[in-house]
Amino acid sequence: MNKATYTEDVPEDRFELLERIASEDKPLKVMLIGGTDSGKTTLLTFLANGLLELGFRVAVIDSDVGQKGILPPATLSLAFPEERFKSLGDLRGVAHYFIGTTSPGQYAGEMAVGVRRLTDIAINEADVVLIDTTGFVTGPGLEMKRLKVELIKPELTLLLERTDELSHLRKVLAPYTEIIDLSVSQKAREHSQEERREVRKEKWKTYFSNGELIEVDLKKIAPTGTEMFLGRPLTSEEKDLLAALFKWLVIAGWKNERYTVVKADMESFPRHYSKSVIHTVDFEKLSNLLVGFIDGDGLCLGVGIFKWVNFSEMKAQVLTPLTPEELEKALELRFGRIRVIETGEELGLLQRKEL
Ligand SMILES: Nc1ncnc2c1ncn2[C@@H]1O[C@H](COP(=O)(O)OP(=O)(O)OP(=O)(O)O)[C@@H](O)[C@H]1O
Repeated sequence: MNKATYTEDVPEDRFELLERIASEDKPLKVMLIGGTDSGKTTLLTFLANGLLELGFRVAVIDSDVGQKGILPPATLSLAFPEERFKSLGDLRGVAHYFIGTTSPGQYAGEMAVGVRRLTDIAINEADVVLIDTTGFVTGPGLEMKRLKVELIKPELTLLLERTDELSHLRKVLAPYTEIIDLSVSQKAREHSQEERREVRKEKWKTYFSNGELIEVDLKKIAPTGTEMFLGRPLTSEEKDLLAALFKWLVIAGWKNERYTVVKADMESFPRHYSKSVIHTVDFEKLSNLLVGFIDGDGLCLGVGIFKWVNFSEMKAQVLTPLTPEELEKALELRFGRIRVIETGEELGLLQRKEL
């Protein structure tokens, strides 16, 4: 299931836009920005197909991490479509950058770096690089758009606006790019949170349909994106003391800048301790957590679902569709912040600071 599909039933100015893009000097970077359901992906699909038809080499960067078309979800992906396609879901990504959540508000750095990394790859191969973005355009979303545009410097930025909700963003972006204002198509349809979740559910399910449970040796594939595993392991005296003081089942712990303790609460009562001294991770939140397999170049080979961990042996069980050959290239297992099961149900998001 994909929300946006190819259509030529688009406002007249989209045909003029296609001509304009075709006539510009190449290579050309074009970023699409607009609120949710403003028609960014539909426009991108229209432009990509039109440019392919005209004989241009096209790259598509899908950074709409909340509603990804190209698999896997919760990453940024680069694809080079070679023939006409109906929706982004038909494209196979050739490079990915791990974000680890579908709600990237706390990941402005990763989002900007990821889009830049993929753009650097794309620009060597394509005449036109089309960059789709999230519909997150207000508050921290506005800053995220600025960072992306500042770092990528797209020659053209297409701003899809219903009324004048993007006037502040337009001012903020203007120094870095030429902005083309476009109205939202009358045909654009808003989707409820429930419909969006359903689309994502199908995507997760498809991605994990060939998933297998594998054992990951965390001594060889470094766990990252978390304070867990950093510093020296706690002694049994330290664990016993923490267990007695806070009525925790202490599953694992390390001493680095502060104590990081993986625990389960044995009793429910308010506990008072300084977060700058003790950082706690709830053991139950680790199960079904999304993780990314990262290669030596910082790119994401694919994602997996963290199912179980044996801290003393440094072994984890992860469900992933990656093949043994692909897994051989993994140097890092990066922790994400969404819990999801292979049938596609999302169990919840974690705050960045929770791990
Ligand atoms: N020109 C059009 N003709 C028919 N349907 C359209 C057109 N433009 C957009 N739509 C429909 O409107 C909905 C939203 O469009 P689309 O998914 O392209 O928006 P988006 O801005 O990429 O969304 P988001 O980033 O919030 O996921 C889709 O169901 C899409 O099919």
